[in-house]
Parts: sequence; C-alpha cells; structure tokens
Amino acid sequence: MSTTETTAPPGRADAGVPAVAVAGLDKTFTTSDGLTQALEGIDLAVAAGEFVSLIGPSGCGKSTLLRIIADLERPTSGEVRVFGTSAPQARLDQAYGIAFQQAGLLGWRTVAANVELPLELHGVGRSERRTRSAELLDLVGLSEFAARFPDQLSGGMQQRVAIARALAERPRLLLMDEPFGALDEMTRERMQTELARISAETGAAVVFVTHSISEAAFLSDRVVVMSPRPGRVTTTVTTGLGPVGQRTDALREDPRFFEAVTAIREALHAGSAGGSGEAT
Ligand SMILES: Nc1ncnc2c1ncn2[C@@H]1O[C@H](COP(=O)(O)OP(=O)(O)OP(=O)(O)O)[C@@H](O)[C@H]1O
Repeated sequence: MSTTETTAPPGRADAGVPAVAVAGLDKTFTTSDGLTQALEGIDLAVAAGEFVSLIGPSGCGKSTLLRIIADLERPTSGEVRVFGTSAPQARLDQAYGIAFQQAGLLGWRTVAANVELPLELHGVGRSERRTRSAELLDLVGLSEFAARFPDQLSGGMQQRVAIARALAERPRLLLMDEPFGALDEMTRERMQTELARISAETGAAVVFVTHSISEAAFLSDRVVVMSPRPGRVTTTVTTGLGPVGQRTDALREDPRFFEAVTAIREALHAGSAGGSGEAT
C-alpha cells in the first residue's frame, strides 16, 4: 500500500551511508533579467540501492537538483553528499553514472566503442574494456548490435546503449533525467521494465527525473513530489510495490499500482494548488 509523508524521510537505518544526502539546499540563478530562485530548502536522502523519482510541475527545478547532485551546477547554499563525500569528490571518484533524455552517443563510434568510452578515458586496457562492454551489452539485451553504429539503432536501443555506458564503471548511483522522455509509449514501458531489472541486477541507487506519474509509480521505491518554482519537496510517496526487480508488466494491471498512481497524482495536485507552474 502506498503511503505519503510531508517531509523526505532519512535513508534506511540499516543501509549505512546514503547514496545521496541533500540538506538545506537552495539554488538561485543570476540572469540578465535578475534572479531566479529555482530551489528552496531541499532535504533529500536516497539510501544505497534505493530507486527515487523526482516529479513536479515544469520548471520546478528537478533537473537543477539532479545537476547539483552530479556537480554540474553548484548550490547557492546547503550541502550535498554522495556516498558520504562532497559532490565534486564524487564526480572525481566516478561514483555515479548519468543518462539524459538524449542518448548522446558518438555517431562515429560503434555501440561497443560508445559503451567503452568512459573506460577508455580512464585508462582501462583494451581487453578489459572489451570484456566489460560485452557484459554490459548483454545486460541491456544488445549483444548482437555491438558492431553497429548509433544511427542504425532505434531510439529505445540508443537509450539502452546510453544506460550501458552509464553503468560502465560500476557506479553505485545512477542519475537519470527523463531518459525515456523522447520514446513512444510502448517502447517507454518496455524500457521501464528493463530498467527495473537492470537496477535490481546492478544494485545501484537511482535518482530519476520524470514527468510521468505512471513511470514514477512503476519504478520507484519513493517518489519525491516538488512544488512549483521555487521547487520545494512537498510530499514523499512510498509506493510500497516491493523490490524493483519484481516489477514486471503484470504490475501495471495490479490495483496496488493504481493506488500508487493515485497517491502521486493527488500529491502533485495538492502541491501545485495555487502555484504558478504548469500541472504535470
Ligand atoms: N542555467 C540556468 N540559468 C538560469 N536559469 C536557469 C538555469 N537552469 C535552470 N534555470 C531556471 O531554473 C528553473 C528550474 O529549471 P529546471 O530545468 O531545473 O526545471 P525542471 O523541473 O527540470 O523543468 P522541466 O520539467 O520543464 O524539465 C526554471 O525556471 C529555469 O528557467
């Protein structure tokens, strides 16, 4: 059964150091038009191995929060820890892999060479790279396509390559910003099922930005609902749908899934009431 809380709970007590710990985070952008406060007072803890989605109205700061965790933006104030280290240190340690809406593959490199790129950049030898890319392409079901080029693959297959590349260095954390946003609904559902399996197999924690209520419900242990800008955490919905590895297509017909979808939808509407952002 899904439950809602009005504040983000701490990481599971037995899980040790959280994958992500954000405390009192604010972000204000300075532009030629003045100041834009994107995030206000964000507290968020993601346990090791936990799957957490961020959902909220357009412009509420979901991507900004993800980019701050990834050290691609600096917070204005507040603290971010990734497995107990600072965000810049976690970036140096390659503690996380990233996947965005656009797969961002290099068109002149084969699928295998794209997956191997992070390993190559970090000096991993050729035979180890080959072994690892073969393992990863097997994991994402693309072994037969290792020698193809990205433009010979469908959008869903390209995203699978991007996920394989993000996993190349065995990160314990995956940061994903609408990775399936550009895919058709059928492909998107297939990719969600694949990602549930992959995240269970790798044991990586995932922070996942999405606009889709059903996607958030299907994949997540917890869904963090944000208010219109400046983004604050208004509610956290615990989906209560069991281990992510057991989320198969049958779950989409399960009353517990509909309950989680309803809980997220209600939290989004409650959080957006009176706000200025568009409803998601
Ligand atoms: N580099 C930047 N400079 C100035 N303002 C920015 C910058 N990046 C984001 N913003 C502003 O911060 C706010 C939050 O943007 P962000 O992209 O994080 O929202 P989002 O919730 O991910 O939106 P969407 O759901 O539409 O992708 C927006 O008002 C945006 O215009």
